[in-house]
Amino acid sequence: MKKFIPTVEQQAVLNYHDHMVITACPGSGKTAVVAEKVRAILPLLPDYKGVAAISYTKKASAELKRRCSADGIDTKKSFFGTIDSFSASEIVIPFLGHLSDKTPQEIEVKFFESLSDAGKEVFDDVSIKELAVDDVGLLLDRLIKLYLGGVLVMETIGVLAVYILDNSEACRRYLKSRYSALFIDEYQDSGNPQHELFVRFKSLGIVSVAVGDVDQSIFSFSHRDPKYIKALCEAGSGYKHLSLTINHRCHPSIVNYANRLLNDQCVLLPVDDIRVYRRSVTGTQIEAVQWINQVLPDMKKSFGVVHNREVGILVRNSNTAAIAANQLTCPSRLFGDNDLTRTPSLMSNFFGALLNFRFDNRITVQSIIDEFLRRRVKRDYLPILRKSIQNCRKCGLDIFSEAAAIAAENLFLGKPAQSVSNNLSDVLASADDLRYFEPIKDDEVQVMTLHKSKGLEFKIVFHLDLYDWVLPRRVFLQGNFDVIYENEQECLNLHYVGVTRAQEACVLLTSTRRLNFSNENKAGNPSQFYDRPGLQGLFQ
Ligand SMILES: Nc1ncnc2c1ncn2[C@@H]1O[C@H](COP(=O)(O)OP(=O)(O)OP(=O)(O)O)[C@@H](O)[C@H]1O
Repeated sequence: MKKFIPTVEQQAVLNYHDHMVITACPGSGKTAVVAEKVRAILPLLPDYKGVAAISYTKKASAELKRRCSADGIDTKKSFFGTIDSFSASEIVIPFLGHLSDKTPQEIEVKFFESLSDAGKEVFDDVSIKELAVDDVGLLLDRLIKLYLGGVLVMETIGVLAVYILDNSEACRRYLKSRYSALFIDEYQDSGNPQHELFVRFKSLGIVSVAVGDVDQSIFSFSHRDPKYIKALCEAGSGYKHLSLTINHRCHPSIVNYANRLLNDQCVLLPVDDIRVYRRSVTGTQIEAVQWINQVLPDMKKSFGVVHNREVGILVRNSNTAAIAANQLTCPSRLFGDNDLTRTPSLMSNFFGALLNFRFDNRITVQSIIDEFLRRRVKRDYLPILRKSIQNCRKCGLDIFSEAAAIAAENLFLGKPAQSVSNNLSDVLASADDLRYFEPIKDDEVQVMTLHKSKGLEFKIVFHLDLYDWVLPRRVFLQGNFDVIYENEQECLNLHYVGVTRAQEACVLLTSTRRLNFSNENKAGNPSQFYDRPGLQGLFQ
């Protein structure tokens, strides 16, 4: 990592200590700046107080926490995690009982999809994926009934958190006494409940900082919307708007190409060489990946890349990801999904964290406790808890399930649901699934979807799937031959995210044919994004 010496605009963010919204282009050092801000705040706080730092993924939060904790900064009283885990563990689980005068012994956080038929019927008259804060009034009695039966539905956590904040003085007092500041990253991918929660923190007097980039909004399919960050940026919103506009990550020729994707008139940076390449291979994605096998050693040499893990193969579709993982002749790591990640819940996340812990000696027992323990325990209980977590590293893999269940009972005071235990057993039975939880090895090329690549960086990026129909995705209408895109802007953002993951070189790779989801061999015409104005001369 390059040494962090703040630029003028980064320093302006560091110098401002009140509510703000930071719009930050790719590679502009927002993670670095947020970490510096947190590190400046924490030593000034009394020992019972911290900050809440919300990231979009667990991986991003682990990275932010690592940076904030460097040089002995104490982050114990701070929260690092996703908005769902914050809302569940800091607001809904501790305070929903206040609205019903009762608290169940055990709580399991479940996704709607994993509810029984009777559980699903509870939501018959609402769209569970699009719940807004105003829907809670209608649902409250039903949600409390489910809660008293030990179930919290993941999709309702955001709206419940806002409702509780509005209706529980105890919750407001707790948050005010516990947190001095709230940071939310990737704000362009906020949904309605997260935005409503964020604006309420300001009225609690908790310094609120939103960070994001409209041009990197790529999750509208899960009802996220850049309109919320745009609203914060408007004059009179009550949030100071500061910008980070310098991309420190990518070679200037990559910055030029990426910026021209969004604005064909933008001023270009001076460059000595062009590091964006367009290549087309005869054949399908299979031949395209075989071509990568051929060129990779020379490219690594040319761009001073020592380890394969500094190379990313980014794809739009999971079938291309599977082809890449199969065809690469060097070791690789496919960041796909498995039974634990496909049905996330507090317990699945905990089991995933125990597997990470097992395979990565750098992860400490304390970090697991910090992440998952959200209740007070007596001091003499801690050694028992620690030992049960430690055992998940020491035990044989054949008895990992039992060890994990004991750790879960010690931590949550409740047995894991059978469905989550079954998912863990399925993962343990598959060598490929298990590898997902091991730390990446130096010799492994990383293969993932463009969506999963957000926030990451690689020395060399191979960007695949740049085909007509695929990126931008087109809608097929029987008998209609017009070109209709599903969501052209968001597809463009996805392409922009992919290109801006590259530090030294970005290869845009197509082939004359393409295999679709059903493995049918189709024409592989290049993406319409190749024809955007302003790109001539910016690639070779
Ligand atoms: N002031 C700076 N001087 C030198 N390098 C910097 C500076 N700020 C950031 N960087 C480097 O730029 C790269 C991108 O920084 P960082 O990961 O914090 O960006 P980001 O804004 O979070 O990116 P993205 O939104 O694309 O995920 C990192 O390698 C970081 O070390």
